[in-house]
Amino acid sequence: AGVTDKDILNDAKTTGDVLSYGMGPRGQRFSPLDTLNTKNVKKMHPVWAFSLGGEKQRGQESQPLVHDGVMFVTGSYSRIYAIDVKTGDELWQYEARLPDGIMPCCDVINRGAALYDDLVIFGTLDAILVALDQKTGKVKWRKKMGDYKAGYSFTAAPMIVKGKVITGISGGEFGIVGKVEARDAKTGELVWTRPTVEGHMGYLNGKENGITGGEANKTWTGDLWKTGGAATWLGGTYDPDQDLIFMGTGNPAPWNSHLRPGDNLYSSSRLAIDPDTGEIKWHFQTTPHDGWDFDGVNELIAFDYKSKGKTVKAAATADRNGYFYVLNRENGDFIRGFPFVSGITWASGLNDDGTPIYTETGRPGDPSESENGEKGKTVFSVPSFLGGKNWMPMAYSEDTGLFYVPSNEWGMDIWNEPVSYKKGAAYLGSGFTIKSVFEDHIGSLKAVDPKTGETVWEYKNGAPLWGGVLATAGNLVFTGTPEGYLMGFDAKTGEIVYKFNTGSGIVGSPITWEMDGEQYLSVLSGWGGAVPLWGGEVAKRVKDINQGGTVWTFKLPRS
Ligand SMILES: O=C(O)c1cc(C(=O)O)c2c(n1)C(=O)C(=O)c1cc(C(=O)O)[nH]c1-2
Ligand SMILES: [Ca+2]
Repeated sequence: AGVTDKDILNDAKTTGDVLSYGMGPRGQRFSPLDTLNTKNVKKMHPVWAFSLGGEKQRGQESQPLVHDGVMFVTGSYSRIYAIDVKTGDELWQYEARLPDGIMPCCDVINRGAALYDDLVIFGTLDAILVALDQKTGKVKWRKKMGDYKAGYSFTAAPMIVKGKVITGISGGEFGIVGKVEARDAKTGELVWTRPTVEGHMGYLNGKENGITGGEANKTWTGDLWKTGGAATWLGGTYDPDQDLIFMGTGNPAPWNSHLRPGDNLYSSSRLAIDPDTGEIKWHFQTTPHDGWDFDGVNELIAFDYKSKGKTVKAAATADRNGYFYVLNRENGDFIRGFPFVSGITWASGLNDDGTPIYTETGRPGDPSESENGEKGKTVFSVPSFLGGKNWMPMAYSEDTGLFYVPSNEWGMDIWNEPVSYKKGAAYLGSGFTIKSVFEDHIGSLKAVDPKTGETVWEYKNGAPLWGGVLATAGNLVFTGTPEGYLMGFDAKTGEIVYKFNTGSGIVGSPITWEMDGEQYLSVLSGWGGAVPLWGGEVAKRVKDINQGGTVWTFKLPRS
């Protein structure tokens, strides 16, 4: 049967399927399944593996979906596969034909698809949204989201909210203008557009809706708002309680912050958006006047907790800038924030309203103040621009009340250079070299208590962690490592309870579901993403990791 809005709203509770990226609209990535638990997980073994093939494919960042006996998996080079979940047999495969000039900043990647009615919907690297028939793989509609020649691309999983397919866009490193869009999921017809740089007009049903989201030059300088970035490149989550879409925005363009004095709204922010009109209901900017490419796209996850007998409607996010934020999701007010990585240099802490207290020496220098005007003062910054945490999603366990955060401890030398905007060219005005800060590890999976800021346990990993996390009612937490291991942990103590080598680095997000009374787990293996491209000496450390491209599916032996 076709996937309905109700099915998607219930996704986190229905254990027989996985219908959405995030395993439910809130994106908690928590499964109520407990067949698999800390006692029996050791016996879990692969039941099938499926090769994604293709020499052009690299970082397999996708999260699979499961519906009606079929698994839908996107491959990094704008491919999608329908697989029989029982056998691993291929049912159909679709390969988008990509033009030569695509400009993804951070590897050829795709994080997943969305399901609605009898359609499976995904975006391609040249910024086209494609809807296919779930049964046949035939294209039902195709829509252009942005001009790839101007640097627009697409890497995220689309999201379904109230019959609409909600998408962001990539391209912050090319001076595009970020936006959130809603289309009728059945036809692909555009319903609204909400640009994420202050000053740009929104559209509703083909007409300017009069909402500019602020004045053009209030938080920007000169014409820079016209090419201001703030790409919504990770997509979002949806909170049915407040009927709000939460969408993060990326770095202001260019990276060189001296060229654009001001807060540069709505870059490096979390936005709460009305799904019916595209109006921004509230915003919370984690890094005003971002000068480090910290972005602000990381997932904002709705959760409730009790405080003094009252239920707090909160939402949490682990930002690239190294701080973990707990917000009031009704209005965006700051509740608390704390560092989740060590040695942050660019800020000494957060003010009562959650804005950062900048350090004097944390921001790279202005090139116009250097002797020849060519290169500003270099500073060492922690975290690096790849972040205390990047796109790889954390999980929230309703049982333990903890967030499981795939974090990284690293820094960078960063400096600024002069730059001017040219359509379709990189627009950074910065250079950088990433460096590790600890001898023995970069990656760090942390169990974080959102009420106290305490790290309850930590697992240290040699290479940077770049895969998503899954938590289950079986007291288990799963993630993958670049070294190739699918790892299972005791959710309460952090004890390693499972380890399986998948043959290539894992940068995908694991899922779990149940079929014929048995609990299954699937994850993609296939090394890639931003680390091997931009990781400097850190990338050298991981240079021997072989590429791959396999969907692995596991379960317990039949008892
Ligand atoms: O500003 C942007 O538009 C943009 C897009 C993307 C992307 O679409 O993957 C990344 C980034 N920025 C980015 O800053 C970043 O660190 C990054 C890492 C990755 C990845 O998949 O490994 N993508 C991106
Ligand atoms: Ca970016």
